[in-house]
Amino acid sequence: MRTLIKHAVINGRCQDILIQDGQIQKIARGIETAADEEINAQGATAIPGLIDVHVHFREPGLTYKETIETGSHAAAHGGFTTVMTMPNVKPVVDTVDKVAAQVALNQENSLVKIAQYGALSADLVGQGAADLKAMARAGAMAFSNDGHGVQDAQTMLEAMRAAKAADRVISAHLEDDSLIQGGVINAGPTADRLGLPGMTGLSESTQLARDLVMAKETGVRYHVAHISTKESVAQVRLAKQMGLNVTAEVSPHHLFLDDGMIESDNPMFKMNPPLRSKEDRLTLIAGLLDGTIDMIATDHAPHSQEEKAGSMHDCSFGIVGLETAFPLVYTHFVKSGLVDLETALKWLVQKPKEVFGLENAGELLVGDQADIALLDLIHPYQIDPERFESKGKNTPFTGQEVYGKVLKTFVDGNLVYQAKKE
Ligand SMILES: NC(=O)N[C@@H](CC(=O)O)C(=O)O
Ligand SMILES: [Zn+2]
Ligand SMILES: [Zn+2]
Repeated sequence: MRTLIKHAVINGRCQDILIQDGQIQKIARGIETAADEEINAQGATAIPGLIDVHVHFREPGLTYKETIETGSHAAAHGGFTTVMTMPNVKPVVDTVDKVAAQVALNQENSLVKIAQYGALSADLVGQGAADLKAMARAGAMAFSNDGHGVQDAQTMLEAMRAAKAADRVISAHLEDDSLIQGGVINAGPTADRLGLPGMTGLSESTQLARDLVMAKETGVRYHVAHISTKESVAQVRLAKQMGLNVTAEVSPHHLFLDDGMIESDNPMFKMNPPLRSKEDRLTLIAGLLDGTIDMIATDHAPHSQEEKAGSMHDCSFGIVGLETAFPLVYTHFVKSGLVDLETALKWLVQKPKEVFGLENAGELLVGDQADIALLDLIHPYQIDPERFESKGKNTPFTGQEVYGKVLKTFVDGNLVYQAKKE
């Protein structure tokens, strides 16, 4: 099977892309050859398919929120061709059998490539590490108890030793339950004004401090999920200077929103970790720019309409991200002139691939798998959750004008998303 994409823009130059059996065979101007399929990109910008190392698809067990199929459609719509799915489904992916079953289920139902996380401990809360070595052999690409902090240091230590032996990354959701005190948003003037219980960043940064000491001791590849505070950024910076094997991801919402922007008691602004202060947010941006934070990951967390209704006091934590991430990053960081597109793609493709060892993901280079997104970077549009492929419509970005619309997405040379004609 040969596919020829004509008239795409790559790094500012007009190029054609020839795909043979799922791989990129040639990138050049004016390729003239017979192909089974020819696609005229009409000057759309071609980028490597994006990689999201932190998403929640809710199958099995919570499929009213999302299925692997709907989640993978959301990914394709967002320009993502590889995602890493968290194990907090029902039942939790915490044994070798469940990893094997989940990998098969992903394979059967997904349009995009999925790398699966296994849990660090039974049901995300058990004492003592799960059998990481066996789960890694069964196909777990990395490990995390995302949704819960590991409360017990001994459990984290055992998990780190096992992950080190299996040469897999641990992604840590940092949250010391004893410091949460029923908080639903960041402690501070906004929580006070809205009369909502607040939580400070100490629950994150204190657990990070504990983990970094043990990461040094064990030599594990340790990754901070959804980093949110300036204290955490400072610690990761220091750990890197000390030569630890530490990486971090930040979500678009922690980069582009802070608690000062929460006007009312609105469930769409509730997530874990919460939106922090403006000072935290600016420190996250600085950390991304200086390489302390390695990558951007969405923490795509779909919930039903009922679960995201009423007051922040009672609603679920989490927002969707796959279908807004690229346009938000492009609009706020690239279009604004802060960084070039290449730098944004370092955070959305190269670093995720490198840190998690996702060798199967293509980078738009000759010989790579043809994982490609075609973008309209010229025309603005408004974010409208009704247009999401995800079952989750829970986003705080509704109505925002953005650039960076995804027109087409290819996985291994197969067209998996195509924008509808306006
Ligand atoms: N981020 C969230 O607020 N929610 C996530 C869990 C998590 O990422 O901790 C979820 O699974 O819904
Ligand atoms: Zn989490
Ligand atoms: Zn998460």
